[in-house]
Amino acid sequence: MDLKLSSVSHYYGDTQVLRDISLDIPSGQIVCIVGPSGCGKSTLLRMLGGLERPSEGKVLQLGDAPAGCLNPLTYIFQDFALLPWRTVHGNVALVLEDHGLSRKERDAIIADVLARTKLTDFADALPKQLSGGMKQRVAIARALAVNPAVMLMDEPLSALDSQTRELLMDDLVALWTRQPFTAVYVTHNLAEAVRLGHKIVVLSRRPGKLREVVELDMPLAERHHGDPALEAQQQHLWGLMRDEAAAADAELIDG
Ligand SMILES: Nc1ncnc2c1ncn2[C@@H]1O[C@H](COP(=O)(O)OP(=O)(O)OP(=O)(O)O)[C@@H](O)[C@H]1O
Repeated sequence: MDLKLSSVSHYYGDTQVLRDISLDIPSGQIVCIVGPSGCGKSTLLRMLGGLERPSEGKVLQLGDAPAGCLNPLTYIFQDFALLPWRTVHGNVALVLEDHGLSRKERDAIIADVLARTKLTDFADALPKQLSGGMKQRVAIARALAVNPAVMLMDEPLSALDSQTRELLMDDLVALWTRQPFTAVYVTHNLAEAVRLGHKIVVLSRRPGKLREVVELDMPLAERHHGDPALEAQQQHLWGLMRDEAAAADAELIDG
């Protein structure tokens, strides 16, 4: 299933937050969205997920969800959103309830996603026993369990320290390389965008408009921290964003 935004604009009251955004999210790709604070990145993600309707324009879902998909659009948040009283296994099991699956089918899915996220040995642990990076791996396992058409990721690594972020980026690349998934990935972090994005969408400051869409051809598995080609892309992105980010920052302070 592909997602498509067609001339999307959005207002909150009199304030326009998004202006005339048209964008394709092709199946099997990770599309990163970057832009200064308050430019409407999370709003755009909520529209893709159907949580909000745009004031103008359309959000289209084209084609069928993958076989065995229990929930076509699944979120992953910065704060993990795990239930503290449920184990790792129990947190993943939650999203498989009410789908008419047998216990055997449920357990097979849970075993698969825990193996893919390297959590098999932690199935019985509670969230409070886990590091931040492991908690986010549980959230990723939970998202994968429903075999979504598109994962909507809102700053998924920004609550983590830089080493953990690096490790989780490696994990996401390994997961995608073994079995490509489709994701829209909102981030402030340009290093994450150039490591994970097949396409990087740069928004201007509010009202967010499409500033540029950068396509990166280098296979994800070949992208490494400090790679000169990626650093150059990151510089290019920063060049696009610097003035906008400074202006957005000044606006927040004034406002
Ligand atoms: N439900 C709402 N009602 C009114 N205004 C809102 C609502 N949600 C967001 N906004 C405003 O819309 C603008 C865009 O918000 P949004 O969270 O989408 O931006 P963002 O780019 O994700 O921001 P950040 O980078 O700071 O997370 C901001 O000015 C925000 O205050």
